[in-house]
Amino acid sequence: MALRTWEVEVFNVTEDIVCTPKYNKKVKLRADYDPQGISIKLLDGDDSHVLSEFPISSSSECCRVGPKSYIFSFDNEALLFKFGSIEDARSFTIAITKVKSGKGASVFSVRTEDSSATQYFQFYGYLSQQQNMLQDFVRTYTYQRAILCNLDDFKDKVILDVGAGSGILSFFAAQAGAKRIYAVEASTMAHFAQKLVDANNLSDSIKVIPGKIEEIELPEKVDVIISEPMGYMLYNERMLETYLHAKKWLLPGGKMYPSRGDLHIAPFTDDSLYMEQYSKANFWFQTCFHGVNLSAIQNCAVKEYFRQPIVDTFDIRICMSKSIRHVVDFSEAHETDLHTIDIPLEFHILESGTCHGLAFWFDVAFAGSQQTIWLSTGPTEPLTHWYQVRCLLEQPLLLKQGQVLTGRVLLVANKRQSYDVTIDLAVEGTNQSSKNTLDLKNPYFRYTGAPVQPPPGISNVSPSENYWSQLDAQGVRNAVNMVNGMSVNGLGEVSMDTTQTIINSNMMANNLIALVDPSHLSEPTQPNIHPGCISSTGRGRVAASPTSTHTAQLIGGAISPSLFTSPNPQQQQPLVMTNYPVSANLMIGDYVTPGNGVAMPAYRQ
Ligand SMILES: C[S@@+](CC[C@H](N)C(=O)[O-])C[C@H]1O[C@@H](n2cnc3c(N)ncnc32)[C@H](O)[C@@H]1O
Repeated sequence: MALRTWEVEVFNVTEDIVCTPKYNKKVKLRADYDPQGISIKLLDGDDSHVLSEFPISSSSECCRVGPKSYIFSFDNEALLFKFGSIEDARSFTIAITKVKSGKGASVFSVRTEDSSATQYFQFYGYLSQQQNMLQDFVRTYTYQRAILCNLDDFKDKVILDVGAGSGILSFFAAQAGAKRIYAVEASTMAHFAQKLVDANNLSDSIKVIPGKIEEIELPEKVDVIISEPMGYMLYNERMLETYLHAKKWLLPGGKMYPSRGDLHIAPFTDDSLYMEQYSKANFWFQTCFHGVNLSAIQNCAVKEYFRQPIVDTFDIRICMSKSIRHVVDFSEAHETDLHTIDIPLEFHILESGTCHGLAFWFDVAFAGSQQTIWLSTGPTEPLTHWYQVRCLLEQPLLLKQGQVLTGRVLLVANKRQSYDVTIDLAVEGTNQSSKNTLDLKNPYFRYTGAPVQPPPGISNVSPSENYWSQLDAQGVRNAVNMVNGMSVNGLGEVSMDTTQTIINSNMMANNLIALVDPSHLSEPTQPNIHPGCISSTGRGRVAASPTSTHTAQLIGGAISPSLFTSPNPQQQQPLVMTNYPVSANLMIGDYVTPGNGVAMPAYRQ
């Protein structure tokens, strides 16, 4: 995975320009890809021991000295490397000059601030963050299904996995019989992906390439590009541009997995969300906070809270009209199409009420040769780690059934790998309008695991009467008999809440692989789970506390059924925590502290 290795003598250079040997022997100098530039390692002759390591970026102080040497100045020392030949010194100089001058400036580095890229790839360098995505069962299983249900697209084909992370999609492509897979990953996760490839004996078919798609070279063009580049509201992270950029490596007629992305937008009503955001800013209304009058900036606080998109889930019935769909065809679109996205809106209002803003979710499709498979993050579907996103209006709009709400959503890409989102709405035939610009990089993560509430005022029958009649009907069902240890109700139905087998995620995944290779058929000894007791969507009958274990497991939709129970309570698997619990007040674009204490923004929860 090293870019290149040279043999050098290393000298310390004093202030008086006196050179003294640092190691008294020749050592190896190895240059590796690093998300910020190049990482230099000095190694003992047999490569087993790292003597010293330092990163080289565009701000490093260094230059060539004479035909065979190169000098680096650090805060506390200056090091001179003497190469064995002029040719070696020249090739090293070329590699360093590329980083220094930004000559290697790629589409990615031009559109991204250094600080944003550093934080971003640090985030994805954590195994815990990759685990979070892998454990989103809806996401991971749907990708596996999309690939294994379309064997014709993968068997004996050359594949490019864009942003491979742990390499999971490359492994799925290998399961589908791909001939060769290039797994390109820009974060340090590439090292772990390589370890997994080696340990799974797939190094002949999966080639891990550390680096950014915009900067690496491939030895050949590919038949299919696979990737999971979707962020919050589909576009956050600007990784879709990387995905589209990768098409420079796609053979004519090649396939994109996923092939299209649909952003859905609908006006919504939610008084409690609106009041919640507004009241937070009321803190600044205080005129005597420890003797200080804060009220001069209360309106700035309101603006700040309303600039935050809300990430959580909701009952679809808060939507006041059908959603509008904005489609991106990944086979046709160019990366520059995503720099400014202007979506015209026209909603026909189905229910009178107060419109507090626009709700967003997305679906992607894998249009394979054999089957089209959809992955949805919609509010009517099982929850995923993308949740849904809502953008509030500071000035809500009063809408009547039958009115037409028009306007636009304008997404303008920024150098922080995100978008400034402007929502602009007007009620046709009135002088009511409202506009707000939000910062998608700094959303407010509001999901607690609590079940979603239907909006008030939607009952057309007496809810109390309804409840008792349901209970009466239940009475028939609850005339319980026990048959062979299983409860059978008065209607002869077998209860799902027993310890009978149901489904297990690994079993499902293995049975999918067995389509290709029957030796993977799951043994009946797999641990079982109860689909009946806990909703795998995070919306079920779960305690609302964000610190409760169940909730912690469910948040994120991450929601691998195998985390749940095994048939024998004595042998229950330990409850594996995902990255949660999260505080209800956690801001994801801001800073969270992963287990190791490093503060960084969270791109996905
Ligand atoms: C959402 S994760 C998906 C990881 C993996 N494919 C999966 O499905 O679990 C996106 C990955 O793409 C990588 N990535 C983002 N931009 C990239 C770029 N320009 N070049 C290469 N990798 C990139 C990130 O470091 C991250 O590991």
